[in-house]
Amino acid sequence: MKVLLLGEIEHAHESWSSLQTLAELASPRARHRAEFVKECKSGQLDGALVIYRTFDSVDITGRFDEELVNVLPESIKFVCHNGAGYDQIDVHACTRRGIKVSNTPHAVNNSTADVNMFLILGALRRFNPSISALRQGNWRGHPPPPLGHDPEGKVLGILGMGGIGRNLKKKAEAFSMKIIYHNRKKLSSELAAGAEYVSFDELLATSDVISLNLPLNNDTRHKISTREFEKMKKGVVIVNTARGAVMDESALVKALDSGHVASVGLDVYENEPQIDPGLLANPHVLLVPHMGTYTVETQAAMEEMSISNVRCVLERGHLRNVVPEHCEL
Ligand SMILES: O=CC(=O)O
Repeated sequence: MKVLLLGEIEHAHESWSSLQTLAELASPRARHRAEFVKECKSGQLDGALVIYRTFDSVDITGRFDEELVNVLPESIKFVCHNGAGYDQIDVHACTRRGIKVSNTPHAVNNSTADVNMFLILGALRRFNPSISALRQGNWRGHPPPPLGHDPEGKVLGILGMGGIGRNLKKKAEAFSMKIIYHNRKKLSSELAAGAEYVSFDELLATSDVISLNLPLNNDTRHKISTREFEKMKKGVVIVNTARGAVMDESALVKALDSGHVASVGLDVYENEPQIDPGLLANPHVLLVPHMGTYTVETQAAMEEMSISNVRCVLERGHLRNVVPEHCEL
């Protein structure tokens, strides 16, 4: 039996090596997609049962889209993705090929919600223009920026109340924010823990701060665009630690330029690592380069979780956790 590693193990070296007693651990030679496709077709990777892949391995293979999924060796039955968001993988193409996919929910919740809170505070307090001015020797800037706002008493609308959304809720409550949320399904009262469920339109219309915490898929791409910005309060603050493409970036630039959106805090972008010049040029945009899970503890926990999925496949023939689309299969 073979396990195919796409990307690098950075932290959980012992756990990874311990798989050696169960299977051959192989890495492809390919350095880009065309080479990887060729290598798959050559039969050199045949016999591999499970793939462990990292977010950055997309630089080698490209997206796990239908084309790629269809050239994977016949023997591949499982893909263990090291990341919570799995929009790099066409899970429906995997379903058609009989391949099941795991991801790393839970492990990412704390660190991503921390960045989320950092962006909420930074954008509400409008720190960004002064941080830039200070480095240019201009103290707070000339003229100084508008006063910021306190989180206390503000309505935080969480769009997508999964693990990160619920973790954020707790953190935001410590800052005395009032939490409302919208989700595909209303949560049980135990999970909602006092957060008020509202319709999508009500969340847009009544939030002082909107946090995007929903996964990227065909239903959520550009979920927030011109029509949605128009429904928001003037002066709204928006933060996004989910995926850039859940928000239409060029519509966002316009909504910021018109002043309808007062400020934003972003960790994710539509075309990473490219950033829309309109966002770069606007001082009311606080930017972090996709660092939601960028901590030693979280990266290590994510690797351990992905490796434990590989181990479960090798020992028991199934994944420990599957993405929601594969739960019913
Ligand atoms: O972006 C990070 C993740 O999806 O885990």
